[in-house]
Amino acid sequence: MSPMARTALAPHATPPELIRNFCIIAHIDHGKSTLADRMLQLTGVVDARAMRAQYLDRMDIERERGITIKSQAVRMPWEVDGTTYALNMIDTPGHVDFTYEVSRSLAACEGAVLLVDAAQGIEAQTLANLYLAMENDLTIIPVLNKIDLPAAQPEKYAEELAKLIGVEPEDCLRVSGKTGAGVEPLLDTIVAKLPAPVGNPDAPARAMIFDSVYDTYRGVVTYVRVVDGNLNPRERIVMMSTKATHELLEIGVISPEPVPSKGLGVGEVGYLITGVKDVRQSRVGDTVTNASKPATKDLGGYRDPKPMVFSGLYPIDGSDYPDLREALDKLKLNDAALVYEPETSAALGFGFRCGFLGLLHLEIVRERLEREFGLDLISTQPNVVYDVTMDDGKQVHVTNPSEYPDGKIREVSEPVVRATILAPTEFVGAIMELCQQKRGNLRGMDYLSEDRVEMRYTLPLAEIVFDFFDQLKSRTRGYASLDYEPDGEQVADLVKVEILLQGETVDAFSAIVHKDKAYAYGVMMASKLKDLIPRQQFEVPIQAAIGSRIIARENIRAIRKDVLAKCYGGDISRKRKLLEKQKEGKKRMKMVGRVEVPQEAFIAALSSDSAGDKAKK
Ligand SMILES: Nc1nc2c(ncn2[C@@H]2O[C@H](COP(=O)(O)OP(=O)(O)OP(=O)(O)O)[C@@H](O)[C@H]2O)c(=O)[nH]1
Repeated sequence: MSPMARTALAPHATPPELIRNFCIIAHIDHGKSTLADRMLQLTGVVDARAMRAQYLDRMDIERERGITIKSQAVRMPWEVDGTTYALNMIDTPGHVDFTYEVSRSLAACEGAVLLVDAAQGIEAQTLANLYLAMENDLTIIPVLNKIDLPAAQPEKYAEELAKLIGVEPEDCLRVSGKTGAGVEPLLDTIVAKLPAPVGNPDAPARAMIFDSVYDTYRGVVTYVRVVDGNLNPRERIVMMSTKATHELLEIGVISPEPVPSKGLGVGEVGYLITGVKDVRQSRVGDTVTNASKPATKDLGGYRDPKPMVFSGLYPIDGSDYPDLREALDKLKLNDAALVYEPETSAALGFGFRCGFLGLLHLEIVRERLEREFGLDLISTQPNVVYDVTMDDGKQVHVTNPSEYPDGKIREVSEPVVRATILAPTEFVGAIMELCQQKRGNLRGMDYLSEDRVEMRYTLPLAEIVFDFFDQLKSRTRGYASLDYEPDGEQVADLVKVEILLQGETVDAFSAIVHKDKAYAYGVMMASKLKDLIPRQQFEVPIQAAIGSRIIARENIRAIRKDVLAKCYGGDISRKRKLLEKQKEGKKRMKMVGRVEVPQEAFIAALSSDSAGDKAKK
């Protein structure tokens, strides 16, 4: 059992029986990326000199935040009993916003290493990812990580884990991604236990696109997993959904940098370059086949992810609008969950209404657009999607508060999620109280062991996406974990709160909120704007309103110019005349004048606590 020299890795259509495709799934921070680092080192694909922590987290944002956003596929050679196997490892993100990435990775694998921190035990995303893997019929290898920690309790958690997946506690491997202990036996187990990929090598080629990225120099780089047949350099390929044909300029594997190969066969995972610059040609979920001998049936693709949170993205400099469009097109290639369409706002100009999987996703997309494409952006108050039924039966799908219809409304429905919370039993009371406040409905409760409980709730998505997780963490001293998935809609008592400056609605600040929270939102926004908008020559009322009813009001007082400054002593009637004139002028300004709201005020008001930092989990 030893690493192979890199030159020995000749990835020309390795026979499927020598391939093992697996991913590492775990709750956030349980150590996937660290374990992946050790595997890269042990298999010799990255030598000690080139090694850096979180090797596969290539984006700056990932490294700074210490989280994985994108899945990464790497091919590693591993020798067992004199035979060299090709292990394709896919490192996946742990955060609930990126479950979509995880599910695509799972579909490219036959097995999953389920990693559990031996000092923490099973958490909400451990369960969520395990269920996803089981839905995909993957073989699961249970592994306890961080056994080097003094607080590790591998015996206790091996029991829990074994009970969960129906194996014996001794079947749970014990490793430390930090020290490398137990990682070699884990690689051997992967070879021994995971099934080899199956496919028909003689059939027309069918390869599933599971990711793609835009490279400035090489154009679109497409990542595929071959299911049937072979793909070879220089041959022509067809994208089955668009029927577009291209010549394969380069084909290869990632190990851990791109290594060109002579072809990809059944079960292999690799990349394709066709020199195409048009990003729409390479759609995640599409099937690639040969042009000369095309397959007749595609592989079925992935379920499209449903955006959960919408927000407007606007360039701070209006002339950047075309650049923003291009940047979104390119980013979409690498982030299939992102959706967008143009919109205009009276206050912010031209921009895009974008849909995200959650607030962290929003934040990451915005940061990537700013960093990778050099744009300066404003994002508006995020909101979920509402379905409004009018009295006359007309249905309106609202992704932006400004689309909220006027007139008689019969009912409004909001999206709800099925949330799973795992926590020590002592916090049950605190969690119930929080969920109650957030309009939650308890669906069920199970004791995983005598000191750990799983609680299931139905909660409105709008209540959960903002600060719910922070509050949950603070009420449970950091011990609770949360996972959720969409669970349809429910009718709720919702209203639209508008913010008016000098009687004019400012669309960017409108929000749809629960009736009980409308007042708090109005007061919060009005007082925030009062501090942010500089005083003008005239008085500026800031109002929050539901329909025609004003629910909060603040005033920005006028700057009163001292018109009497030059008037020493003398006649009182002259002074009065001057003051009268000033009042007249102000009145006129009030009538005709427009409030000058500096751009910074918009940015500051919109980067409310609920968006920004709180999204980080
Ligand atoms: N002591 C100890 N610490 C570890 C071990 N493995 C990981 N860690 C630490 O745990 C933290 C999280 O590790 P990561 O590898 O980034 O976790 P992850 O699961 O990839 O996190 P996401 O990518 O954000 O989901 C880091 O601070 C690591 O240094 C281990 O075996 N022992």
